[in-house]
Amino acid sequence: MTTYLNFIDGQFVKGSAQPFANHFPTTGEVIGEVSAAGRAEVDAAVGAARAALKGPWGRMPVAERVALLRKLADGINARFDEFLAAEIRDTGKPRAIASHIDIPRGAANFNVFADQILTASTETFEMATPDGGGALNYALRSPRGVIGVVCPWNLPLLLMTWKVAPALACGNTVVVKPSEETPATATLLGEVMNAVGIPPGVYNVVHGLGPDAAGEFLTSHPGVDGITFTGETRTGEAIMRAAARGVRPVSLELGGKNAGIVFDDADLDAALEGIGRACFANTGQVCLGTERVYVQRGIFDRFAEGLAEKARGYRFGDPFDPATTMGTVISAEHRDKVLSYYTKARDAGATILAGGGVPEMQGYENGYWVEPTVWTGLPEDSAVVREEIFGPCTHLTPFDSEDEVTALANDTPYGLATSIWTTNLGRAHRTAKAVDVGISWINSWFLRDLRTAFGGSKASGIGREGGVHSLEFYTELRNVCVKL
Ligand SMILES: NC(=O)c1ccc[n+]([C@@H]2O[C@H](COP(=O)([O-])OP(=O)(O)OC[C@H]3O[C@@H](n4cnc5c(N)ncnc54)[C@H](O)[C@@H]3O)[C@@H](O)[C@H]2O)c1
Ligand SMILES: O=C/C=C/C=C(\O)C(=O)O
Repeated sequence: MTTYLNFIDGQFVKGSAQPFANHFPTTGEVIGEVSAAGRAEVDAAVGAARAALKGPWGRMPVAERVALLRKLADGINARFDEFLAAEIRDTGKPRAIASHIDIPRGAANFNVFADQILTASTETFEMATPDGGGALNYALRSPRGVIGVVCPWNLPLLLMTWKVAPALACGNTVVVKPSEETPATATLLGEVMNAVGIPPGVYNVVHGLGPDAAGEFLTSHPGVDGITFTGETRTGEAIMRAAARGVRPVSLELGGKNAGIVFDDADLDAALEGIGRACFANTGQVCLGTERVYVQRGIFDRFAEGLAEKARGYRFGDPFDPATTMGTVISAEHRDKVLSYYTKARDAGATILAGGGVPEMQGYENGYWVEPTVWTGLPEDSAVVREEIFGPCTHLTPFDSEDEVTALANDTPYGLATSIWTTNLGRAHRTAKAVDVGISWINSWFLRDLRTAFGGSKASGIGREGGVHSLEFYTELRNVCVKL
């Protein structure tokens, strides 16, 4: 049994709130206990972060900060197997995913923002003045201050360092509230912070639940200067309300109901491979995944059968076994939520092309399994087609024309991502522009260049992260006007 402690001012400390159990999703067993932070520990963490801003971290030259960020990336990679095992135990995700995506990206984020901050420039404007002279405007960037970082459970280390790395690169200090489901890698990162010499108080971790617990204590804390959050849209609304007090800025990466679009001229095998991953990877728990796929009528039946075959082709099992390709979902509660949509689909008369239930898992009967599932035949206004399920499931709808499919794709409150498959160049670009999302992939999915803008429109979020865009949130821009 592991006990996950809070990490405050460089020390691992017990929390004063009610501790809670940490489960291994593959078996349902309790494998650890999370020591939850109360208001006192959140106060201490925010206070430590404030003190660190005023201490050596706040005065450190960029080159030194950058060297420390690179050491953090190296430090994670040096303990790769420990991070990998911790992430797998928390999430039940297959080693094949965690070793290729979560941990390498978790480390790489520090290098990416080390590069970014070294090359970031600011604007200058020269102007004429009425007295015939001139003036020079130049911009300075300063750290925003103490950043509250509230994280989800689906890609725990990756999504946390995607925020912590740019925050530290810009000279801020952070208090992280990991998801209550996945406390391990954020805690382990505390050890790496100490080992590489990040000053105490720069990176703090407080564990606990959201409402009326560590999450809310952090987001409503007046000592926090900005809040960055990834998670559900409803939680984003609550966090925005908390941030309104004191007029603190928020960066929000929220939910989605992303459309996949497959035209009849697409490379069918490639589309099936890409959309298959978009529907089922990480047991469907990727915010960018496609839970609605629109397929042009001429290829509908062939595509539907091909996707159903992909859904049936996964191998469930021990996530530590390299041959396992499908893990559980995160929790019993989330399994029940996903299965409630499986029931709704059946009750609404969906045609179930694959899955639709729970696999038989001898030896893992108490794990949180659900079958990859493909439906068709539901109306666009059904709950299954409109609401984010966040499971390994998708609904297929046929379409006839380009205009029709963009209207269908846009008929949602969300606007995170889309994945478009076609060999017609003009159609590809037109559709990418017409679908109202932050991220359009053409003939690909989840292909990430970390310098690009990442984020959602409409109810999928506010702001963009990635490359220079992260600087907008993690720094305050000051214009200096000099009369010459
Ligand atoms: N847009 C993106 O980049 C992106 C990426 C990953 C996941 N997501 C979304 O995240 C969701 C899945 O993650 P989740 O279930 O962990 O999300 P969630 O909103 O339930 O929880 C996220 C975090 O917020 C905390 N929290 C909950 N209520 C809070 C409150 N009132 N105040 C402060 N903190 C609070 C939780 O404890 C957790 O740490 C899905 O909707 C998915 O689409 C979005
Ligand atoms: O589940 C959401 C996945 C988000 C991915 C990223 O934020 C990223 O790749 O930077």
